Amino acid sequence: MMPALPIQSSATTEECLHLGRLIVLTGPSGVGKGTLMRSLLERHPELYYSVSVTTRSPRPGEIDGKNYYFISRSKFEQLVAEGEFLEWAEFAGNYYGTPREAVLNQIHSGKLVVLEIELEGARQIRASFPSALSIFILPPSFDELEKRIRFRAQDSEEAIARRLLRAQEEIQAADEFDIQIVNDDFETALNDIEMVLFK
Ligand SMILES: Nc1ncnc2c1ncn2[C@@H]1O[C@H](COP(=O)(O)OP(=O)(O)OP(=O)(O)O)[C@@H](O)[C@H]1O
Ligand SMILES: Nc1nc2c(ncn2[C@@H]2O[C@H](COP(=O)(O)O)[C@@H](O)[C@H]2O)c(=O)[nH]1
Repeated sequence: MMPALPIQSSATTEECLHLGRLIVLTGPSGVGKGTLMRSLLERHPELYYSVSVTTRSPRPGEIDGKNYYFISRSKFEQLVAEGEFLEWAEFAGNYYGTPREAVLNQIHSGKLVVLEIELEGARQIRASFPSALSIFILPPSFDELEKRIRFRAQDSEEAIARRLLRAQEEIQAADEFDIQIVNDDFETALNDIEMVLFK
């Protein structure tokens, strides 16, 4: 591993990436990104998972600082204005963003950093960090995606409709990303991701 160096003010964020590696996991809502991510972290605790900031209300069981940092819209807008996000987007009526400083510090110390984010944010990362590796997770079918969102039973009917509408657009963008993995059989998809990250 590279020695940990202080971040030089002259170093661009892209230059910092040479010390570590940035991985983007994206795909439509309900495809299983979060579930894959949790298993990946259990198997590989050396990975750094970036906890995002959101204006969405916590779901039952979600913990502030673990699943997300839950903040108000006005506070989020203030953080945007202050340049605190590496990327951010509005998704299904809420804001989501990746904290810049924490991620860059981890990359700089040589960690493999994984972001689990939606399409617009993933596009922003691809534009600002061309050396990031992007993985798009696809459902085996649209019907199965809908079943998974409903089975999760954590969104209102209106939120489910918004997410499914957005999912159609997101799936069409799969080819923009470096790797496409179908999450049909869970273990197979997890192994496929591991092959990409650790081969
Ligand atoms: N391979 C799979 N087969 C069947 N069900 C799965 C599979 N992978 C995940 N699921 C289930 O699908 C549901 C949605 O998964 P998850 O919440 O991880 O999706 P997500 O992509 O993170 O969604 P979001 O982007 O909205 O956070 C969960 O109930 C999860 O257990
Ligand atoms: N652009 C970003 N998207 C993010 C971030 N954190 C999560 N997400 C994505 O938002 C949707 C909805 O998430 P949910 O928890 O409300 O179901 C999903 O696709 C996440 O991957 C982020 O920091 N930036």
